[in-house]
Amino acid sequence: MIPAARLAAAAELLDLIGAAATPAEQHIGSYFRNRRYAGSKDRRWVTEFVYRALRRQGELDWAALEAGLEPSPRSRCFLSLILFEDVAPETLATSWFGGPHGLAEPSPEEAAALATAATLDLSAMPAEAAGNFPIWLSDKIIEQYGDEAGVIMAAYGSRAPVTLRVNTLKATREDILATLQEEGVEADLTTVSPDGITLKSRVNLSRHPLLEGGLIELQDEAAQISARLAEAQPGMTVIDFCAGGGGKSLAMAATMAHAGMIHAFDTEARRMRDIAGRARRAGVSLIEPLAIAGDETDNEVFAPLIGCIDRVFVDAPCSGSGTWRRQPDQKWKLTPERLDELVALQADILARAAPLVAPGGRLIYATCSILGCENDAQVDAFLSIHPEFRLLPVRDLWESAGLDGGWAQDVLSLTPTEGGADGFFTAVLEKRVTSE
Ligand SMILES: C[S@@+](CC[C@H](N)C(=O)[O-])C[C@H]1O[C@@H](n2cnc3c(N)ncnc32)[C@H](O)[C@@H]1O
Repeated sequence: MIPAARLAAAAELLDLIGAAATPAEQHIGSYFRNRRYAGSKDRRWVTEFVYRALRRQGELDWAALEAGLEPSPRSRCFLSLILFEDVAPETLATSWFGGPHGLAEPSPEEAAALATAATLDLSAMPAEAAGNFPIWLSDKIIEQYGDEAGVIMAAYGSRAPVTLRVNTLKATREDILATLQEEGVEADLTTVSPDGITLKSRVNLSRHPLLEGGLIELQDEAAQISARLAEAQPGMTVIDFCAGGGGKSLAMAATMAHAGMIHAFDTEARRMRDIAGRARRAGVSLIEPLAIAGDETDNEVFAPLIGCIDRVFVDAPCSGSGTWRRQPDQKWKLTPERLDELVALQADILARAAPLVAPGGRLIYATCSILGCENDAQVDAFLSIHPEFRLLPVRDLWESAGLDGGWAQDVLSLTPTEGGADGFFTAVLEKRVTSE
């Protein structure tokens, strides 16, 4: 593809991504499936260009408005070239526009605005634009994190690492690291999770024998830490209440040394489609997936389990704000109304999950969010109406959960840092043996 066609593809994708809730990754996948003429270099260029425009949309839209342009996928494409690649506005037309597959050439007014954009003083950009978050969200983050907010928001400008969880039922982490290194893959052991390996070079592992053989799973280190904090042990009965594709179930099956039982529930059967195959590859047969309704009709399914479960893991549906380095489009799509709906849903799920926990058993509440309303506030609200539960400080569980490095707080509360794990939250609640 010539540069003008690549740029037009990026603009079309930004349009599609902005118009529908579907994640950017899916739009990009189906876009290229229908355009076989695009080679791997074209796909990589367009994908990286689109992701950068999504990550840095705040800066691009500020520049558009300053220069007198309406923010749009088209303006974001022009301005990415000018601001991030130092393309001179007068040379844009010679190689980046026109032709049968290119964007329409800039009008004289647009060309004048682009020339203005090239002269903007970027150091004058207000913090909310430079933070690349919608204003209502950056206000929330600043209110919650104070002086740290700028660093946290800036971390979303970088790429998230690719991290593997080694299936300790089948291999050791050291052996897998050695195998990867023999293949020329640069990788390191994760520093907190005892099961993880972070890749330092970009490799496509989707058809890798280690993955197909169930020796590894793709899982961020934060999710691995969270699953470990459940301290699911051999012989226990566990419920993974929001199981999705089974990432936490598989991680818990490993700490259970494949002895015991995991009920994997989810209201969306299609999300659980992969559990059987992943479990088979991992050599795990203790996971029983079951689609639930998410309302009182589940009572019949739950009845025999009430008060019997050692660990109930609630990996709740959430804003996903801890993972927005991977899905930068989602931060522009979340609305205050949707966030309120999610908070209500999380409270409802906790209320349904709580009765299942056995006396002395644990309810683990996790989100991949950095927002207090989905995390600490949710747990506080739960504890205020469920005196039969108490918070087990995460710092006291750290060592027995096999985690390295130590932790000083009551809950696990991670924000993304440059090159590090995703933002994640976990609180561990124990059901009292005798209720007062
Ligand atoms: C964060 S995802 C789970 C990810 C999964 N645990 C993993 O590790 O791969 C949240 C899941 O909650 C499910 N969900 C939404 N509403 C639910 C409800 N009322 N009860 C149970 N699951 C629900 C969603 O379908 C989604 O799969």
